[in-house]
Amino acid sequence: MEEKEEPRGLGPDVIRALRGEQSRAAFARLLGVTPLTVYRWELPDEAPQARRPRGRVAQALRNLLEGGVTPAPHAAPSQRQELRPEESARLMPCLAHLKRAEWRAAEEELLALLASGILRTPGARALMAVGLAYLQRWGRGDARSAFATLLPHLDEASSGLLPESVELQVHALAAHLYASPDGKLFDVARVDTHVARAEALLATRDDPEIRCHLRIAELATAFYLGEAERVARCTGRLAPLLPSVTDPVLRLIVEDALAHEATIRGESAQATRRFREVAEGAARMGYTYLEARNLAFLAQRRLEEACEPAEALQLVRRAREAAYGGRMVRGFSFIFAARAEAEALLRLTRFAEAEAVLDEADAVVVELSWTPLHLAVPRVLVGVVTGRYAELRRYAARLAAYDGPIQRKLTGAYALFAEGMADLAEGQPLRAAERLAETSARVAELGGWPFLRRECLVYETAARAFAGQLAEGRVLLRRARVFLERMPSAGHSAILNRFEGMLLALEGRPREAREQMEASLGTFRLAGDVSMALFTRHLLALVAKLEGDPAAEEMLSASEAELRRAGMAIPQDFTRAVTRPLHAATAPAPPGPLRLGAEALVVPFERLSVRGMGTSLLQRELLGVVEGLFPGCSPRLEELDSQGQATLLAGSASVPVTDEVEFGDGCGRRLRLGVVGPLPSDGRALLTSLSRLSGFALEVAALRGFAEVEPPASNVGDVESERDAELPGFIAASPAMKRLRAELARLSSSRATVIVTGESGSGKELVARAIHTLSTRSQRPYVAFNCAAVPRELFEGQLFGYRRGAYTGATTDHPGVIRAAHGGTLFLDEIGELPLEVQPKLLRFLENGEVFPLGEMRPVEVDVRVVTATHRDLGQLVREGRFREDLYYRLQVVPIRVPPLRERREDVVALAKHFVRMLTPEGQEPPQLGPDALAALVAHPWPGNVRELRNVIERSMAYGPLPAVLGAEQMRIAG
Ligand SMILES: Nc1ncnc2c1ncn2[C@@H]1O[C@H](COP(=O)(O)OP(=O)(O)OP(=O)(O)O)[C@@H](O)[C@H]1O
Repeated sequence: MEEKEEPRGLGPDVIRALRGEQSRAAFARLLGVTPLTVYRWELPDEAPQARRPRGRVAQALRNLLEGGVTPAPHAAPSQRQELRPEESARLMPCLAHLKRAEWRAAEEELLALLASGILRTPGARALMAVGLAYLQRWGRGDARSAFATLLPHLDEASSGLLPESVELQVHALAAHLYASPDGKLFDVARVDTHVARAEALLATRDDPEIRCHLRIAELATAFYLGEAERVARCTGRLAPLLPSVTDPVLRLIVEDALAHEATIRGESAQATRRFREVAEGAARMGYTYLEARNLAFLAQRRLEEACEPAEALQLVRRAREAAYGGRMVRGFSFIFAARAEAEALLRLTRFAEAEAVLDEADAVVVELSWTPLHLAVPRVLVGVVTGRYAELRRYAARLAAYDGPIQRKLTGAYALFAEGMADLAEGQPLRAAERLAETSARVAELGGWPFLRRECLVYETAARAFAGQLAEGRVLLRRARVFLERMPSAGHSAILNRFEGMLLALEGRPREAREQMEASLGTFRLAGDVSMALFTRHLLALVAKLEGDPAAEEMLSASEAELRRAGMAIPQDFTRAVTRPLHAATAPAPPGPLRLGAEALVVPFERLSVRGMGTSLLQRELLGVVEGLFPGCSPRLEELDSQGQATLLAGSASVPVTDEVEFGDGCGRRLRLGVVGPLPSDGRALLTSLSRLSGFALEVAALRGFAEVEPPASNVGDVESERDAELPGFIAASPAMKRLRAELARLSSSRATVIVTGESGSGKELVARAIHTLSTRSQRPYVAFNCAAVPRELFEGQLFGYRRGAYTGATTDHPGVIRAAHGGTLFLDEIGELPLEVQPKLLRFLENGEVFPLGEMRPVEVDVRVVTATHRDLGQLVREGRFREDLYYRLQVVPIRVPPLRERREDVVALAKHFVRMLTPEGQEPPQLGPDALAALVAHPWPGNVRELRNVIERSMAYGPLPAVLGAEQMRIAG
């Protein structure tokens, strides 16, 4: 870090002068060095232990020197001009908005203050600028505007004329801005300088929040330098400050920084949880910048946990909506959202779209003079998967040419990785292995950037296998597995299973090879990763060929055709590297119960023990495994409550089971795995083993926090009654409905498209209306349109409107329901019935906010928030080709599921009482519900949901004069 040479004005006297009255320890802390280092700087040249500062520290010292900053306050207190009382009185309330993420209010009030001419002292003006710049940086992610706002005050801060408290704020913000994700601003030496100046002032006053800002700036610097160890050091200094921070915005900013650090440390599960918590916390506060950022990071994390691509796309969509709503500039989180989106599209084999997304993000990268490394992995994968190797090489060259200040060395390592991947794809496995090994070594030198290290370990395993270096391949495989134990990722584990399959095949163990690859294929299929599943199937066909399977050629040509159809490259034939002859083909395993022995459990057990899977993925995996083991049987998984009541989690509940086993998930949940259909003799024993293993896997998933994206838990206690008043007639007694109602309230200021799903009669229309009532559009129209009720041929006109004479029978102009809802909310019920030919038009409207009425030449702009509902499985309609996939994703921005009434029995009595009250004629006393009636109501399964309940109550009150008590007899609930 420091050497004897290069004194350049930083000799012992200068250091001692700069240190002034401070202790060596305090001065060392300022500069991030040890007190011993400071002591050595102060030794005369001839002392053997003497050292001179160099590099970053020398630069920081020089900046201190040039800025005239001495550790003691540089202006006498008398020179500093304090704020006038009226200035403070006007400024403080504006600045308080910033702590609550009330950016618009803060902006308006600060600008009004500026225009009023009240602020006359330099301190007041500087503080106003700090406020504005803060909201630009932390409210909108716009570091450049923030910098322009703050710049005129930086010199004033150095001159020592501003009040100390204001000067501190200027330095803290300046440190942040120089630590911005923007290559034009990023400047480590300046960050250090401003941190040092602020620290000098903090020597005589305590301000935990400023201290916290300084630590965040340092952490960001470490991150953008790409130095993992420095990140860890800075986090160690930031985390202890969190308890003393009361400012809610700052708390979230710290949490966001800590979540990042958790990912870098490889604590991926913790990071997932943190990103989700920050996104939820930000959403609750209306802090869209952090909400958008964390949703984008969450999408990335969930992809690593092998979530379905649809889930990641939906998170990205939500991130974009939040960013749009918060008027954020495109920056770092835009790039991350794009990366997650591209990876999800890649898994769906939508390569052209993935590339378009990456191109757009790349444009932002260029605009920000930012490192392209964050887009490198999806870029490389697109190149490899689609076989466009020349482009891949050009991309590698672009990475290598990057010479900006941000993560420069790391970007160089990524360039090498890209070259290695191109070698691998082009059939030069030896060179690939060497390059990937060299990348690993460089990464280690840089402090071990874990993401790149993981890619290197996984793909070098493949390269060694392709090169026929089986022993080296095994070593790599072991190292990669150890790494994944620490930094779990279901996607990487599945890829590694595939590569292990290759190694096994080459080692002459084809059956085990097949099992590994089938396990890998199972994970990819389940996770909806179509492109990796296609690749894996091809490799399985190659293994079959190696085994001499007569059907292998047919399998190979089928998989090649599929790969071509998807626009993918045909993977290299790794079996060419076979070093010794294989035994004759193993006879195909006999079908039926005989196969069910220990051997048959290898693949299922592999599939259930993939590291990093989330709860619902595991549940589905369990059912997939059971289906595979017992052909012709259909499995189901249920959750049992303390009364033994079952709720279906997956599978079908219609028929009684043939056999079932119960098991726990180690975290308080009881589950039941049942099978319908003929079981082999040892079927029950197998079900028991599978369920036990799943129990452990679910426990790990729960403990590690691989949770799905669930609606935030409600914590709404005292605001409940307020909500009741806001939504009269909306009954929510169960925790599920309370949570749902709280979620609706959070959507109030958003324009995001909402899709409400749930069984018929569960209350979807009521939810749609509630979204409107709670929204800022409640004074504008609410228009409901039932897509199932309009004849096909009139559909388009009804929806988009028409001009008189546009078609026969159009005798007058018709605005269409979309325009009728202008400024308000349009509810499209039964959206699954939307005719296919109208779907592209609706999509265009959702994307652009424009409609083309029939017979109109120009589009009409409309501002409408769309809420849709369906009781059908739209995903299934997409698979059947009856619903467009793009529209499907566009509608899934905010999905809301209304649970069926049988899942929220706490609502039954509350709803029944509500309907009794509602249906009692005015002026009469509503009847009571007798105990037998209540028992009957609670016991009924309510297949027709709330509508059925309402009908039952209505019927019971329809005959004759109202009794004082309604009994079970009057209810006549259908059995
Ligand atoms: N939480 C609730 N509080 C009060 N009334 C409710 C609630 N949920 C549903 N209802 C009532 O139940 C009936 C059915 O609800 P709604 O029409 O919203 O169901 P839906 O899910 O849209 O049905 P469909 O799929 O058949 O269109 C309505 O009369 C509605 O007012």
